[in-house]
Amino acid sequence: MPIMVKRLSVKAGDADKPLLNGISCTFGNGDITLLVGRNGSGKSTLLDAIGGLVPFEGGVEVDGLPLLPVSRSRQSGAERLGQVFQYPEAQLFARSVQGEFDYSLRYLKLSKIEVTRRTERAMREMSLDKRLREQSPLLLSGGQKRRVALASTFATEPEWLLLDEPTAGLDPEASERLTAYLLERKAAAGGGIVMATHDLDLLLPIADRVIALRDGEIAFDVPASQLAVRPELWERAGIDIPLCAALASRLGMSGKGAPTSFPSPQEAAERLAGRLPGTTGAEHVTASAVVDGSGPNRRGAHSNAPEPEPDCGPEVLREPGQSLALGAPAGVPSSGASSAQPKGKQRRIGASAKGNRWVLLLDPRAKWLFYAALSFGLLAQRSWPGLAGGILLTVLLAFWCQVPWRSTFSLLRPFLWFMAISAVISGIGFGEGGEYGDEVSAGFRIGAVIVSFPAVASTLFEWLKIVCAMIGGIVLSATTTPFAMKRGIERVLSPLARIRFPVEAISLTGSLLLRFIPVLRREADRFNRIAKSRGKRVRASGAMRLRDVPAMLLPLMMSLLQLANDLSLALIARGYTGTGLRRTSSVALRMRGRDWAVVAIGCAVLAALLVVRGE
Ligand SMILES: Nc1ncnc2c1ncn2[C@@H]1O[C@H](COP(=O)(O)OP(=O)(O)OP(=O)(O)O)[C@@H](O)[C@H]1O
Repeated sequence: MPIMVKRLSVKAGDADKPLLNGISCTFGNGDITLLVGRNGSGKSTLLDAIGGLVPFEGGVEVDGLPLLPVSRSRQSGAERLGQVFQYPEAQLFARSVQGEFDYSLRYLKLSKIEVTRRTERAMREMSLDKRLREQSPLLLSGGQKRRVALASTFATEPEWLLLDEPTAGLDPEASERLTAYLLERKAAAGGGIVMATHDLDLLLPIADRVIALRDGEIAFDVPASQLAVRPELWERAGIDIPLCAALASRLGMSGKGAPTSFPSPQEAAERLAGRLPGTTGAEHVTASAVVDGSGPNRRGAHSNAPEPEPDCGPEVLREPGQSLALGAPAGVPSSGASSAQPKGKQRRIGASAKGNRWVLLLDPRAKWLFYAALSFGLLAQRSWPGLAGGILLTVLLAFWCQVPWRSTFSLLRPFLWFMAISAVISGIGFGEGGEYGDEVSAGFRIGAVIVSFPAVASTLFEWLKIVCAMIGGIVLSATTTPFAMKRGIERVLSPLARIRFPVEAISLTGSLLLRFIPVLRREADRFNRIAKSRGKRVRASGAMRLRDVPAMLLPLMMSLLQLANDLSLALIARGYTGTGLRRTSSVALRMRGRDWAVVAIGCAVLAALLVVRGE
């Protein structure tokens, strides 16, 4: 049965335009389907959505099964998928190549003999030397990493393969082995293969269907053979005509209305060689050497191509932003595939400054001073009305600075959980009287357990102050580049340097910590993706399962240590080994009128918060 995608949309954070907009298509059983399109058109996002790695709206069914398990007894569609990411580094994490195979095969609960058999076979298929099994995958070459990523997925023998740029970085021999493997698999098993690729010369000749994306929408969805006679489709997707398609036309391989195939690079070379006077073999020529200036990679090379046959199979043609022009995608039912996922995709916060333009242009010192005043005022609160005022100010500030709430909330979420749990625990008491005995009138008792509301409220009160200060910090770091943050704090603290206060070390440590937070998040996301995709742990919430944490913890720590090591090398390279040295900076700070106004408002906020703080 096919993979059916129905009205699938993926949104990124608070961005107005979705990354994918209402994609409907069917990946046929036994087919090799190519996803093509320019950089950023949404190919990887579509593969990730089908693999359950990003939240989406709409439906995905794999062989009639929903992507997410609906009950413990029912299989999830994700178990039939094997996905290889665009960058092998994003997928490899184990201490050895063998560890990669073990992890991929773990969910199948195979015997040790079977694991060894499958590992050896997949390594042979991808021409990986047996001796690499004990090697760390991180120490392999780029092409070897790609092969390990492919082989460890092939070893699981999934019904469906989702491959993102599978030939990138492979040498010609490995690419050829890969195409041979894919053709062999296609002939043997059920399921199918979906590949996002730019390597059309190699993969178009083996494709059955081609789906082109443009700006997150389907530009065309046709049988591959159609492309030989309809070169205008390439233009519709904003892609130059691939060499193999231009050659197919110029070599007369596509008869009138009967396109058959695209030549593989070898076949094209042989045919070209056969046409050259005085040559008999392909060994003297390369395909590209004989293609004249009007040939491939020029739009319109097929201007005299024959008219298409009207009945060449199901197809979908669509201009981005328009409704379907021809027919509906084959096999998409009107109802059913509806494993709706939670909305929204986490936006990368802190990578660069975002938010209100006016705030972005402020001097970082003004922002630091305002933040210090606000935090001090918040932490000084002793009464609920005062805290309510502080919360209101913080919310207004975040709203005015236009920092996306979703990203702020996702950063705070673990802390909010911790806050809620610790507040509840602080309210629990045991026994008849004691510390909470007097307060049980404002709470409840279950047997010997007493839950005191005043105790819960007082813990919440303290935590809420910290949460507000944290929101202020998130707003500050989201609207200021890390470098400006460092310079800002350095200059604010500079008077203390006279009393030998380590200003530079403190500001550097602070800014590194701030930089490390997004890095930590990125690494945690990477391991979450690995657990979901390779461990077949797709969950609607997008969170990692508790039982996957131990397996991922050690590699995560190793990866963080590696990052810390890289960072310290970078610092040494920049000369941060001596203290007290005066460094030049490319960021010139200047306090203007509006910056002083912000400092004055900060002082006013502090004064107001101190007035209302209560006893
Ligand atoms: N986590 C994310 N947050 C915000 N935007 C994202 C995120 N991931 C991808 N995008 C954006 O989505 C768009 C589609 O990206 P995608 O990686 O799917 O493109 P692609 O077609 O695979 O490109 P390429 O050919 O370069 O691999 C891009 O504009 C990218 O910037």
